[in-house]
Amino acid sequence: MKTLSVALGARTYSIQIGMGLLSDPELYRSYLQGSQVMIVTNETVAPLYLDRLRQALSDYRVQEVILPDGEQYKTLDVWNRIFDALLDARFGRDCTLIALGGGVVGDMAGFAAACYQRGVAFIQAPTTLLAQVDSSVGGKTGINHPAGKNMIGAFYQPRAVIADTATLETLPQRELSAGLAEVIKYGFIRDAAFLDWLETHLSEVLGRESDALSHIILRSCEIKAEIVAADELEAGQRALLNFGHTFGHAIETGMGYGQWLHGEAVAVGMCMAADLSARLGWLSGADLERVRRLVASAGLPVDPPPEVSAERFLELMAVDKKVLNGQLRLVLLRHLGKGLVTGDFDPDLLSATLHAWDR
Ligand SMILES: NC(=O)c1ccc[n+]([C@@H]2O[C@H](COP(=O)([O-])OP(=O)(O)OC[C@H]3O[C@@H](n4cnc5c(N)ncnc54)[C@H](O)[C@@H]3O)[C@@H](O)[C@H]2O)c1
Ligand SMILES: O=C(O)C(=O)C[C@@H](O)[C@H](O)[C@H](O)COP(=O)(O)O
Ligand SMILES: [Zn+2]
Repeated sequence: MKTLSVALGARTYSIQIGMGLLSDPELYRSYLQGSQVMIVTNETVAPLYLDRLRQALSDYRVQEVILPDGEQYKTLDVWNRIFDALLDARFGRDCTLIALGGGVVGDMAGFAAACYQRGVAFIQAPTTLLAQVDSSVGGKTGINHPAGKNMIGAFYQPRAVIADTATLETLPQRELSAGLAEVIKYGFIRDAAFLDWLETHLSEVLGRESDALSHIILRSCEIKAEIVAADELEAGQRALLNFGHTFGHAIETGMGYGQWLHGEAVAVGMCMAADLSARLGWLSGADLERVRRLVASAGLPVDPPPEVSAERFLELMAVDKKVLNGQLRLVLLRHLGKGLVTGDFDPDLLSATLHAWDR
């Protein structure tokens, strides 16, 4: 087992990464508050892993709420079912919520934990690659609105992240690739050596070799933990973690949630942001090609869907959370391995990027 820490003063918490952690009763004891535990999961993950977690928690009064599966259910109505379950069970302020699943379950459960009786304890037990490398860490929680991704939410940190890498064995290949988009993101914004490593070892990762998977989970969590510790509420550098997301969120919303996976939309978003970085003279043609090659080799799309026009992109991007004083800000690449957040670019260049794909 590997342990990392997200350093946030009194709210510092650990990320535990290893095979079989879900079934280890000792692991939960130090993080659980009171005797009441509500497991939030979904209809796909429950038959695979709910019993395992329930057994590890046999000393506690455990209830579960099983949500429908999919990004299209990350809504206010479905989120409310978590409160119905908590109130039906008469759970009090001393209960703990455990999110068992991918990023959708984690974001919704975390937001419910932030709001139930004004805040109860919360543990992340991520079961997708994307959740283990990104969404379970850092305390962004929330739900979607038809007008925009993650528009309603809160920053609310978990007490612990328990990432059982054995759960990745049942993950569909398309979901593994989606998780890789966020892994590659860390290389682009922060760590050129990690990019080199990914290019060399991608086949081991795609083949789910355990050393390769452990390495990418660990390195991704190290980078995310460092950024979150420095800027928990995204006043500055945390926005780098949004690389590819302004374009990507526009694709998810524009196509209707659930059509494109989050990681797929981010993958294309990173290619579009790289395209604009090249137009600004920051990336060479060869760099741009390298970005597209790595993304494609990870089994991810590199081109936006023709259904979302350039004009629609602009409309959707205008509600991005990084907009400041009405001005769009984007995460771009100064070079490979160094991201920057800027609103200082010629709008015609953005328009050129959006029109570069023939549709
Ligand atoms: N809070 C954050 O910082 C943050 C970061 C990145 C993404 N997100 C959010 O996370 C969501 C995407 O997360 P995701 O990619 O995990 O998607 P997801 O939660 O929809 O999970 C992907 C699919 O895998 C299934 N699944 C989960 N674990 C499994 C397992 N072990 N075996 C088999 N199937 C399994 C799920 O039921 C689902 O069908 C988006 O809503 C995105 O906005 C949040
Ligand atoms: O943790 C962060 O900060 C991120 O931006 C991580 C992203 O991968 C994630 O998709 C996040 O939910 C996007 O945040 P948002 O604030 O743009 O909704
Ligand atoms: Zn993301």
